[in-house]
Amino acid sequence: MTVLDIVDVSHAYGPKKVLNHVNLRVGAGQIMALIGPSGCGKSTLLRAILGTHPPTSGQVLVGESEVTSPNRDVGIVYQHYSLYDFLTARENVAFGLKLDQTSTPFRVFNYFAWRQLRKLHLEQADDFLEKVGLSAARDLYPNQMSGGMRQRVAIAQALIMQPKILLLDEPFGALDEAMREELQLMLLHLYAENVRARGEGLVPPHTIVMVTHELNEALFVSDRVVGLSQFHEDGANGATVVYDRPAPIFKPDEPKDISRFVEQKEELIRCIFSPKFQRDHRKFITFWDELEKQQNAQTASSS
Ligand SMILES: Nc1ncnc2c1ncn2[C@@H]1O[C@H](COP(=O)(O)OP(=O)(O)OP(=O)(O)O)[C@@H](O)[C@H]1O
Repeated sequence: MTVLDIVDVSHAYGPKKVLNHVNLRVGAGQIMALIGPSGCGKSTLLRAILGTHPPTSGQVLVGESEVTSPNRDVGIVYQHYSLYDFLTARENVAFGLKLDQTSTPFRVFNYFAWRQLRKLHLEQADDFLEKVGLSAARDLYPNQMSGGMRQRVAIAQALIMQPKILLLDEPFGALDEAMREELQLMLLHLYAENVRARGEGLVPPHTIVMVTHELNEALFVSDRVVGLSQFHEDGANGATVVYDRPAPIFKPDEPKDISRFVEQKEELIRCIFSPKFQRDHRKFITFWDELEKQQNAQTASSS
């Protein structure tokens, strides 16, 4: 099931062309890492998906609808957390539901109904805090939490609104190595939840596109890696997709075995930075073919 369809998207800021005919389809439950040299247009692509900067040409579809402005189908978490300092973790997570489902007059004039709803929102917030491994911190205020914990609350805050797709723009960029690892583990847990849902015949709940500069992180936490680069075969300016392949899948309790992705990391670096490889870039856009092969092999082995 397709959640996001980027169809022939180009974008320019004035005369400066940044994206050049980007095509990308993302399926439900994929955790896709978006990688590319600094300034190549990754954030511009995220903004087009978010709807704050619709593309100059082409279309972005989330579900069946074209994205033309920010809407609740698309959530985003940035590098720097944006929590309310005067609310606890669970109140921060429940805040979006409060704004979405009630108004000030409702809360004043239907006090008892509001209290019931408030209780429900806080219970839902607890469920989402559990998903990001923060049950024990639900009553802490942001200034009582580490940077990694705050970022996990921000992710729970986005997830509770149940967006069709969640964008993470360098979400762990401001964190030290130990905290990054905590958050990487949290993403592996979300992916495991997708796998469980698929196994039960349900639509996997978390579809994520994450921009990161860290190639190890991209390959470790995602199931798909997309590389964007300035590609000039026909003399045009602007970035396009030069790499799109499955990433190795890790389970949360598995050690981070870097040797499993050393080769792929080198391939990715060459594709993104080397014009020689970019000339041949279609060779590395094989995600959907490889996925089909994997699925056929699984079906064959289980029958
Ligand atoms: N609002 C804007 N107006 C004009 N130029 C812009 C604007 N936003 C971005 N740019 C330019 O577009 C290009 C792509 O920027 P973008 O932020 O999308 O790249 P990026 O790949 O996310 O970069 P980084 O990895 O450094 O965050 C850059 O050259 C940038 O200077």
